[in-house]
Amino acid sequence: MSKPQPPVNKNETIELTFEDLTHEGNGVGKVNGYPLFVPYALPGEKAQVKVVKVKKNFGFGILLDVKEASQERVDPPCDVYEKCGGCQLQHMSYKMQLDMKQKQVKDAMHKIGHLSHVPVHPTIGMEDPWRYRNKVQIPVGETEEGGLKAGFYRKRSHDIIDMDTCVIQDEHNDRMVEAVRRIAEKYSIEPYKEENHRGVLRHIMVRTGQTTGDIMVVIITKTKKLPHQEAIVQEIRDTFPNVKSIIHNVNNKRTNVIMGDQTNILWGDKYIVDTIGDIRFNISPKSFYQVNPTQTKALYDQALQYANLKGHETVVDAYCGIGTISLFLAKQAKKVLGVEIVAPAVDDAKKNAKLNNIENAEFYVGEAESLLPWWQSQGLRPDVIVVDPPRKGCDESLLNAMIQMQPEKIVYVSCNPSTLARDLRILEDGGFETQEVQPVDMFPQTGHVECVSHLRRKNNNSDGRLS
Ligand SMILES: C[S@@+](CC[C@H](N)C(=O)[O-])C[C@H]1O[C@@H](n2cnc3c(N)ncnc32)[C@H](O)[C@@H]1O
Repeated sequence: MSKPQPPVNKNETIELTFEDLTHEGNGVGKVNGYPLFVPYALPGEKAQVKVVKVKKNFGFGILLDVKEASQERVDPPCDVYEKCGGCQLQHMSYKMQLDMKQKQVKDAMHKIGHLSHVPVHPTIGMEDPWRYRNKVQIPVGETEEGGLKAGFYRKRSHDIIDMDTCVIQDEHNDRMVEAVRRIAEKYSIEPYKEENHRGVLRHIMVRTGQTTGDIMVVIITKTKKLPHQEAIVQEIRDTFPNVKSIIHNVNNKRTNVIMGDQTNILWGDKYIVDTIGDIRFNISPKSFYQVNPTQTKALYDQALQYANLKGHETVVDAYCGIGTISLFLAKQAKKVLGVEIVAPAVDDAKKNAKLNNIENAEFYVGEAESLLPWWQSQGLRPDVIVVDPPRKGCDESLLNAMIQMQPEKIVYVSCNPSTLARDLRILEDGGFETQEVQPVDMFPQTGHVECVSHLRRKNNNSDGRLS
């Protein structure tokens, strides 16, 4: 029997009514049951669509003209929204973004974790979901007139879009990038060219301490020397009297990794300071630090509430970075053991503990999936385990060690609902019960969502102790 042909052809223009959204925020419309995914279309809308890709079971289209708009459609404030790959949801009301993220988490719990009974709360959003990012890394290229341009890459390419502002960035970052671009142009600093690995200036990175106003700028070049270094530093200082740290980083490799191994402090401190709640953090150029500190506070408050510490507990914080969650936990626990794979981040975590006079937090360099099984074999039985892994989730050996350690509670922080649901299923099968999941909007205007979940060991008495 011959296979049924898709009911649309490539390059055909059709009228489509949209019923749903994908997790990335693309509209979904169906032609005789055949789904077409169309960026920037919203459920309830009717629109003219050009079919651009036809696969066996689904296709893709581009939105040509919205005939009947959804009430949730809003004008994106960014001039380059549809060219740049950074944001996906600026055309959607913020309320709809938050609902979409909650649904994304519920769907993952249901379809991947088979945990339909677990309450997934409404997403915690921001009062003002713009200009929240404290860090920007912008590539530099050449304009047609031979000047310098600085902007994000066009979607699915390495073409740089010349842009004046990014509406999700802290304004200081925007202004600093523009100032460094202008100063570098004045001193005829050549932009780096990926095609032939020639030139000088590759990226400009800016980080701002949102609560302190500290600014760090990192100028990343292919060359060992930054030409006109002294004059450039002086001009940056004159333009931004509150700059705290001016850094030069050398990256002479053919790579997509932004920073290289050699970092020179040109002027000022080697780190900036920011605070989350009442904890201060020293942040050096390469440290991982959450990009949305306002929502990080909301996320950590929720994690702390789920941990419900009384002061006698031993807590393990796996994937601890520079100790951000660990130091929050340490204030309310007997002892916290942090594990992190990146050695400089562990150095920062130790320094951050000292900076905050916290003496009951210890930090270890290593793979969480190796160190926790080792601790388990040595008899460590923490009361609470917190995990905050990268997108791929936890390794199975780590999950097994957690199950065998039998903590009363597990607090699982995740930036990927699919791997979260997969891992919760394994922990449920190992004797834990997921109590609730709280999505937090760390990245407004984008399709990403962060979650914090609360698990308890199943065979607890009402006082929380093992029977
Ligand atoms: C999502 S971040 C969380 C960091 C920290 N909890 C925070 O909130 O700032 C994940 C961290 O896991 C670290 N990491 C990645 N793989 C790891 C592994 N196998 N073992 C331990 N840490 C790892 C990364 O370097 C990164 O710092």
